[in-house]
Amino acid sequence: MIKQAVVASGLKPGLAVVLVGEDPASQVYVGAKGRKAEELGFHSVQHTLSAATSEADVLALVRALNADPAIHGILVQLPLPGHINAAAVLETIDPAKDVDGFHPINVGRLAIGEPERALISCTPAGCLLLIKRAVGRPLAGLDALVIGRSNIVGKPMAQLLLQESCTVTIAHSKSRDLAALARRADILVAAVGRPEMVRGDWVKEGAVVIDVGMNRIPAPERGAGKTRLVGDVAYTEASLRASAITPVPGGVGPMTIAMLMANTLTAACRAAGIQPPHF
Ligand SMILES: Nc1nc2c(c(=O)[nH]1)N[C@@H](CN(C=O)c1ccc(C(=O)N[C@@H](CCC(=O)O)C(=O)O)cc1)CN2
Repeated sequence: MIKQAVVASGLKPGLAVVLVGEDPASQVYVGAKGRKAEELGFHSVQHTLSAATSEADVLALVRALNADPAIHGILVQLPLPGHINAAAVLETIDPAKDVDGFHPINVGRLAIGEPERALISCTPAGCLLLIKRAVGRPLAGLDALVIGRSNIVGKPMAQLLLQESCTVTIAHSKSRDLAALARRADILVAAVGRPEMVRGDWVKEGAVVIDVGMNRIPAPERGAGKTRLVGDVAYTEASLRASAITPVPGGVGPMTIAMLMANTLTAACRAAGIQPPHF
């Protein structure tokens, strides 16, 4: 779908990914983003900086990328090393090139109900697409529960569902009777970072369940020291009641990368004065 849209646009979207440090998981994600960008025919560049790079040098690189007309999307992989102020880096990215949708201008545009002028955070944007596809009709009036209130997933997810006229509840670590809140939800998004916290009997019959969790837990059955990846939802139990449910791995994660590509194409279209495709 994105490939077709890229070809139809006649553009060569440019994506720059900045990785600071040697975090192994970040290296994997950045590699996957670069490969996907190349597969789609983007101009793809990766800047790999040592963990000791100063904040001033990271900011200088971001400013250079802001000024580069061949680059339409800039992504600084998180987490950054502790001595770098992530907010300062993210706020230095030109909002028009902020394909992660983390800049306060983009967050604000979503919050005031102008998503068409924003770049929207990739994970919640991908979740919304999956939800719309699963529900297959307007979401207006449906009860949605978002568990988790992070700036990257929980809050923008809630904003997007509100934009679709859902009745949205945001639950978090201090919420009371989470199970009861969940049992009312037609749409349940779990983004809390607690392995298999959402049990099968929390899920309303026919609900759409989106699992954003990515938790590595010990898996001694695979051998000493081995781990396996699980979500925030007990998948097997929950899938007995849900009408649709995303697996972990293979659900929201790959969708996040797809939405990053969609955002980069959107940014390139806007820069060229072309109407971006609607995904
Ligand atoms: N600048 C950003 N940093 C980070 C983001 C982000 O959206 N922007 N999100 C995460 C990491 N992330 C993308 O960067 C990401 C994480 C996981 C996956 C994914 O496809 N996961 C696989 C499983 C991989 C595994 O086995 O470990 C899956 O779910 O199938 C994609 C992207 C933090 N940083």
